[in-house]
Amino acid sequence: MMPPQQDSSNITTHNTPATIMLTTSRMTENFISVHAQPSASSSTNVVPCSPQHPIPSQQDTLTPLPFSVSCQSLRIVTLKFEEVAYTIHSSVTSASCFSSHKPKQRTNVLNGVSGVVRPGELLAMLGPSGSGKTTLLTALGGRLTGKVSGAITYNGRPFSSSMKRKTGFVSQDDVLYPHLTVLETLAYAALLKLPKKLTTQQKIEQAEQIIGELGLAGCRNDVVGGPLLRGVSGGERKRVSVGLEMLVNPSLLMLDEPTSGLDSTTAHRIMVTLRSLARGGRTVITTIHQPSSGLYRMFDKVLVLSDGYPIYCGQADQAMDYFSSIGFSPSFKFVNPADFLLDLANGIAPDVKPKEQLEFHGRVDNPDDHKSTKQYLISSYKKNIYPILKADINQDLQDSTFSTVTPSKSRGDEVEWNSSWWEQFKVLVRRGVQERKHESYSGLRIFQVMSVSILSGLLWWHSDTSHIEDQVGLLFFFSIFWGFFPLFNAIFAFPQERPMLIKEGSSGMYRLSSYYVARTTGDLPMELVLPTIFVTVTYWMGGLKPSLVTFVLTLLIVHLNVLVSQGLGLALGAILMDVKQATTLASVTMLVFLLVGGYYIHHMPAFIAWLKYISFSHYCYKLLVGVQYSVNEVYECQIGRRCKVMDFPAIKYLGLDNNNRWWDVAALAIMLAGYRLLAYVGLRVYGKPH
Ligand SMILES: Nc1ncnc2c1ncn2[C@@H]1O[C@H](COP(=O)(O)OP(=O)(O)OP(=O)(O)O)[C@@H](O)[C@H]1O
Repeated sequence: MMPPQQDSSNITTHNTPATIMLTTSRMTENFISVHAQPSASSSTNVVPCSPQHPIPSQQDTLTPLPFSVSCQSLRIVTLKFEEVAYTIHSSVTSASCFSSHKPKQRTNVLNGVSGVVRPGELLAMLGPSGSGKTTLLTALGGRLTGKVSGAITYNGRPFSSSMKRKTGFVSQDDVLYPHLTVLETLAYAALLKLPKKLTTQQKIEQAEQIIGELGLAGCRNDVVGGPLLRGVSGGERKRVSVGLEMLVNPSLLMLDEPTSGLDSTTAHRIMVTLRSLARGGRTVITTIHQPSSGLYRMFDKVLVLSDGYPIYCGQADQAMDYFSSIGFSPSFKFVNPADFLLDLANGIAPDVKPKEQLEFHGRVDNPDDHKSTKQYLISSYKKNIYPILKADINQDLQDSTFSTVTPSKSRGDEVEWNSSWWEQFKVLVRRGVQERKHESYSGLRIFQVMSVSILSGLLWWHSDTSHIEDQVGLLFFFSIFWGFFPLFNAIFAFPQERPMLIKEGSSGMYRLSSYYVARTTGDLPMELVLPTIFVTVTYWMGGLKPSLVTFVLTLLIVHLNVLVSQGLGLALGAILMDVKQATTLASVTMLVFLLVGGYYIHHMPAFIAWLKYISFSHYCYKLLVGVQYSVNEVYECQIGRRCKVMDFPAIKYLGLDNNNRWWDVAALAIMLAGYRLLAYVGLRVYGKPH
């Protein structure tokens, strides 16, 4: 059965706004109680796997996409929000170019927005660009950082991590891994999101099912793509994003402009899907830009925002009657309601017929003045709609717990993960390797390392102790090259993945620690293969000590150096979360480490000489020299004259005579652990939305 669709023409303009709103509000409730059988306000409401195929209405010219995803009980959610307000403080440039003073400007992005969305309903938020739709959606999805005032409750309770898990959030920009195929994208998400009780096979079947149901079978093995990689079409990508959220059969589904950039047929198809999801007992909220009248008819409720103020919130098919009742009727009989509402939200009043002019001018000072039209609409909302909404919000007895708590994690709200730490780690490593194999194992990187190693090998061709300064230079080059290269590769890791981390972290998909360990160890094999190739080629071509033990020790020291410098890169990336800033800081740091490394300067002033103790290149260089030469080794310093290697200036400075190598290893090990810990803390703190 369809929800009772009331033909708006049946309601005459003699109806007061209050009667219109109340009538329609009850109608939707009747539908819910008859069709989904839930008690809309109980916090433990569960409906059995309900028939999720909506009966097509006359408006559904396309076959709706059926959903039988996760045939598990669906918890229903009634979302209520009252007087939601959000203010941002941004710096504005002072009027004077010479003034360094940047005053803080307060902008009210949302001002007292209220509403109720019940299971089975599809609410659309309409409004001009910048009116606050995304901000409100983000606040309702529990993803807005900063102070949101007002009350937002889910079945009468504040946002919790269990609610987080029941909420699907599709952002405006599709945050997807471009190199994964459609199937891989959904399968990895299924492995991470679906409950432990399902086997891997069942989880993958679930992903396959979604692919079929979303009409993605034709492109299941195509890469998703992105701005720099051609992949599936925009509409298919959007459906992948919706599919990712559908995997867990969310009770509350929020979508930010799911139809933008899509052709009208695809947009219609997506909206039919959303409506069918709502009819299955879910609560669906979407923002939308300029929907066609066909799309508009699919909405149960609309919320219209103008500069962050609500001007209408109620049944979609009653909006026109409401605005008529307050003096705004469209000039033409057939008008797209969405266009009409958007014009009003922009303060553009319809052309007024001569006989209505007198009355209209009585209400609005100057209909051509958009500001006064908006003000009139806002005050009409406060007078006519808000009292009804308030009554609706407070109507359910069980919702006496409706509190003024803004979304936050409630106390004692235990986080329950769908898979163990180890399972998450394994899936994340596999997914990471799959996504980055093109980058990590790229021929270009191998070519880069091979060419540098062969060139260095040729430049240092069979250098021996008779040219000790060259040999020592080669060892220092090892420490510097394998300080710079991994550092600059690692810097990109977290800033690039931040949007994905925020998206997946917000839906409680995995622990940050499993992500962190997977991200930092997944690429390790390649990170260690490259220096191995380099050292093998350069060591033997460069004529270093022909001893297998010394070669292996040299290789191990370079590997340790790589891990330390990679840790520093990860930490800089995680703390700054900005590639430009992080690369600038990294180049300054590496330059300092290079200068104080012990090869170039041997007489540093005491007040700055301590810098060498924080330079990992210094320890690496010291260790490399230490394993290459024995304490009593001599070289021909002049014709016929032999000198102790340990007396060569660039070695003497290192003080290897009575040096315990383990201290240098310990220093590198401490840096290795310290930088990685710092990177983890940085990710915890800065890997979230600002
Ligand atoms: N963190 C922020 N910093 C600065 N401005 C912000 C921030 N959050 C929101 N705004 C401002 O608040 C206003 C509303 O933004 P929002 O993205 O919610 O609008 P919107 O209606 O979704 O717009 P669009 O339809 O173009 O996506 C905009 O003017 C935006 O610049």
